[in-house]
Amino acid sequence: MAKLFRAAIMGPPGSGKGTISKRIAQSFGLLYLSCGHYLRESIVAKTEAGVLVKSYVERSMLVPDQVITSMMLPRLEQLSGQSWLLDGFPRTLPQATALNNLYQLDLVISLNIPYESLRERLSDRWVHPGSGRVYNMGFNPPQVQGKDDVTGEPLIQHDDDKPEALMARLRHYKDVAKPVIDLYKSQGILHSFSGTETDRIWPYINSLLSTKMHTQASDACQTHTP
Ligand SMILES: Nc1nc2c(ncn2[C@@H]2O[C@H](COP(=O)(O)OP(=O)(O)O)[C@@H](O)[C@H]2O)c(=O)[nH]1
Ligand SMILES: Nc1ncnc2c1ncn2[C@@H]1O[C@H](COP(=O)(O)OP(=O)(O)O)[C@@H](O)[C@H]1O
Repeated sequence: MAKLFRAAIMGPPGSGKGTISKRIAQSFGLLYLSCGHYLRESIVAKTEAGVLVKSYVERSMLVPDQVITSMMLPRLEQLSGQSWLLDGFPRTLPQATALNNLYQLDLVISLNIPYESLRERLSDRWVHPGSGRVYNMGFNPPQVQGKDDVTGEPLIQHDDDKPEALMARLRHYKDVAKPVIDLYKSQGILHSFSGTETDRIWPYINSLLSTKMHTQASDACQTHTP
């Protein structure tokens, strides 16, 4: 039986977590779980949690850990037989600790992208709110300008992608990510990638995952061989 593979991807806003996660999900069959997408879903649904979440996201602040863990952990518990990739969770040390109490991650990818690239990318990021599909007018434009490729529905820009909000989000990211990165480094599962272009980083991530998932599958075979 194939062993389950559990991974997370970290990086500042606009670093390409969503773009790379989709490639990973497609190439390696991991289930993709985006924390930001679930948060936006709760905002649109105007649930009790969603109203609270909105008040933080629109001020470019991190949503309280308790709200995030009670949204993410039950989802993971429902997926007990599946391999997955987390995007945007865990983002703080308390979130990482709560996750660690339930699951040991096999691999964490950390993306280091220069600020100027982040700013350029985010000022041009358009999303389909229903599905979370992301476009960039230069890098991966929609087939019809302003419309989602699959549904034809209008694309929107997030208020928190505007430059003034971006600076605040980057500051928050750096402060809270460091202890999480240190934790995964100490567990020996952190892999960092630096660069300005997703297409140049992707082959390295692809090759890392091929090796890790292959090694893990053959370890599992050996474990199960009588
Ligand atoms: N110009 C350019 N844009 C990119 C590149 N990689 C991703 N993007 C775009 O940059 C924006 C941010 O990427 P996204 O995957 O949403 O980043 P996330 O915030 O870390 O999840 C999106 O509009 C992407 O389409 C790249 O290498 N070059
Ligand atoms: N794990 C998390 N903990 C706290 N807040 C979060 C978390 N994930 C997302 N958020 C909130 O949702 C917003 C959007 O998140 P996301 O879509 O992941 O965007 P980005 O990676 O571009 O910041 C964040 O700015 C933050 O306010």
